[in-house]
Amino acid sequence: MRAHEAGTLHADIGHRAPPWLRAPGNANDLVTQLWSTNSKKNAEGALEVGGVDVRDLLAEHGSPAYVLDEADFRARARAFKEGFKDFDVYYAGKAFLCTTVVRWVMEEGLNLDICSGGELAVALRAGADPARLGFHGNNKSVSELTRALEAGVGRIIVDSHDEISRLIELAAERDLVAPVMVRVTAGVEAHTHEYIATAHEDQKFGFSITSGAAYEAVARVNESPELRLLGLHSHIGSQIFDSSGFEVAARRVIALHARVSEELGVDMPELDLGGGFGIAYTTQDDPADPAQLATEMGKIVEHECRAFGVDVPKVSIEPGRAIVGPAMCTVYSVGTVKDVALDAGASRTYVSVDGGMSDNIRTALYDADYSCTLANRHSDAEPTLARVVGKHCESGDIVVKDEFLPSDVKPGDLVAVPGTGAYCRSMASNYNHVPRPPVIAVKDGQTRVVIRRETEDDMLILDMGAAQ
Ligand SMILES: Cc1ncc(COP(=O)(O)O)c(C=O)c1O
Ligand SMILES: N[C@@H](CCCC[NH3+])C(=O)O
Repeated sequence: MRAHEAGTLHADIGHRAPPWLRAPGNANDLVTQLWSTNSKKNAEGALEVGGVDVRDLLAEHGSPAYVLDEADFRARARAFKEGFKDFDVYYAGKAFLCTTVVRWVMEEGLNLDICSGGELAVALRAGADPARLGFHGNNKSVSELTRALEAGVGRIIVDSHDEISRLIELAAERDLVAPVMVRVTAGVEAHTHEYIATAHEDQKFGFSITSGAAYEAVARVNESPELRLLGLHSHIGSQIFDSSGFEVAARRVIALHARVSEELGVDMPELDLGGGFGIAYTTQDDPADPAQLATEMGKIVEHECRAFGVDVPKVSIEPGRAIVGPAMCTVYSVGTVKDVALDAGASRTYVSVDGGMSDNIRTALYDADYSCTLANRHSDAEPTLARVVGKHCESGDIVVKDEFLPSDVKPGDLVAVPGTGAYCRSMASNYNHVPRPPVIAVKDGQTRVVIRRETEDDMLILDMGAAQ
């Protein structure tokens, strides 16, 4: 039974929805701030991205698919580059990386943050200038560090004494000097999910400023002739809106920068304040404009440097999500629709799509909120509170926890989820041997496959018993 008749919607299920979720006046409309700039509903009510009707896109490339709005990606990259004009901007490749994106990033004048040998391989294959790469990670292997050194990576951000020892040895063997930044922990409780906050003390990244470990690590790097000390690096976490976390971290990091100048007599030329700028997944999220962020962060750095009487270093930042997150959406096909009875006579409509936690783990992992829209047609049906779920063998396999969809949503319909550019394809898995969807770039009415769909053969090729 479809429970939600016109007029009874709120009485029946309003209490089931999160308090911020409102039944839309028209469930067909896009909530534009959640979608890439070149997304709209066309006259038939179908979603168009970059001038491409997603019905045509799926007919050609199959379902589900990630749809990447190239012009939107480039515009966001450019907004950071132009907003932070006195800074260096490193796009954080962990959010989403492929050779095409590396080329866009380089063409737009950004640098690239990588954090594994695999990401290094993608960057080099795309022809990135190694000097424009920053290499992160709390457990870089000997082979990863060797490749980075030999390729001439511009900065290696060290995260432990073991890594410093490893790097000294590798650089000495090759008669090279490794360019190093020291990852420090500013002791800030960033207002975000615990698993994506990185500046509190009790977590794996960085050397603590408070305990003195950061100063000791900097001193060690400074006195090692095999290493060239570039500066300090602080990253407080991800999906952060409250700029006070950045402010407090910047103050603490600059205080350490000044102490190093005073006590060790070294003016470190660089300072990296990391990424973490939040995006809108729902109407509750209110992201700041890059230019405004740049002004605020620039002021803090200048003010603190002046207060300590040190020269302002070259500052860099590392946005990932804020560039690629809104530029992509995922389009799924609906397979089944089921009303599940809840207590007090309410019910919830479960809409199962042909993907799920294998292409977007964020809802299961961080309890993340997403939104969605019916993407293939206009509907005059009353909106109903729906939960969009995947096809995996987990009850936690939820893509969108709560959203109003037209109550006539049915098998064969398309549902599109905005804001899936960051940490969705890059964290995708083959759980249940479900092949990962392709990434299709769209621009000016044209599609271009930037990552093709995975096939069953791709998965079976790793299975050494499969060929028998
Ligand atoms: C060191 C570092 N830099 C940059 C980023 C990018 O963060 P975001 O995608 O939130 O901008 C991360 C991820 O949190 C990170 O760990
Ligand atoms: N993967 C996280 C962000 C952390 C990224 C890197 N330190 C997310 O999806 O929100």
